[in-house]
Amino acid sequence: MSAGFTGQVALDGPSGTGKSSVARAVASRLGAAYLDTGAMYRAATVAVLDAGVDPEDAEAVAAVVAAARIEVGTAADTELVEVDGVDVAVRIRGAEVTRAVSAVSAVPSVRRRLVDQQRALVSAADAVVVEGRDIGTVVLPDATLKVYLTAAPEARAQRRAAQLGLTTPQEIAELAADLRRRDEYDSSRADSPLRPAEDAVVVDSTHLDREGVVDRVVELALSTVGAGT
Ligand SMILES: Nc1ncnc2c1ncn2[C@@H]1O[C@H](COP(=O)(O)OP(=O)(O)O)[C@@H](O)[C@H]1O
Ligand SMILES: Nc1ccn([C@@H]2O[C@H](COP(=O)(O)OP(=O)(O)O)[C@@H](O)[C@H]2O)c(=O)n1
Repeated sequence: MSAGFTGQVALDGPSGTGKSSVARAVASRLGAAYLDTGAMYRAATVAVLDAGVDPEDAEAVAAVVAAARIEVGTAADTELVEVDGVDVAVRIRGAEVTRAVSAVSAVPSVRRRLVDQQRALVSAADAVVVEGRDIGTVVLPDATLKVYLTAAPEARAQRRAAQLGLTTPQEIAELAADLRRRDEYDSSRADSPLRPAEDAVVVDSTHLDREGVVDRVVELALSTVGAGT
């Protein structure tokens, strides 16, 4: 149902803070389109793995991604992710892709290509919620609202473990280590590192449930209506 919001909500933050689930719910509540930019970097990673290329070989990665057709949907209630016409929506969430995605997404030409595509998708919508790592800083520096989601590392690891059905202490420890590694990789890369935009509202979800975060972001988005921003 449309609530009168027009413009762009940029939702950034590290893994397991609730970006995807919150962004989808906010988009539904606002009657807005939804773009998961992480799914695009994950799809690019599928192309790299299928080509048998080392994800750390930036030149080879750039060539594979330049030639791949990556398509994502922008509806909040469905997940469409394709590489060269093949549905990869399930595969992109697998461990192999998760391990390799930060290296692929650190390659500048990969970012340029996907950022161009993201801006084109966004410009087709009157209202859109876009989630990722560099939306407020690079992709949409003039977004109507920028939110940076954070949560304590333990909470993030627990949430991700529950989502993936991991239960043993060893599995959870491995997952927490993987999150740390990816945070470090994403925050320290030269091109578009993960960080809050200066004008982002930081929302800490450690002690908020998902609905609490959704309410807060919707409230912030609606406060921009008629404010001339
Ligand atoms: N505030 C919250 N409290 C508890 N669990 C949450 C919260 N927000 C999201 N989750 C759950 O945590 C998991 C990871 O959320 P997700 O949206 O995939 O995060 P991200 O996109 O930031 O990696 C999901 O199972 C989701 O339902
Ligand atoms: N705008 C974005 C979105 C994702 N990414 C990269 O893609 C990876 C996967 O993003 P994601 O949003 O699917 O990750 P999760 O938070 O769901 O684990 C991140 O770890 C980043 O390396 C990026 O570089 N820039």
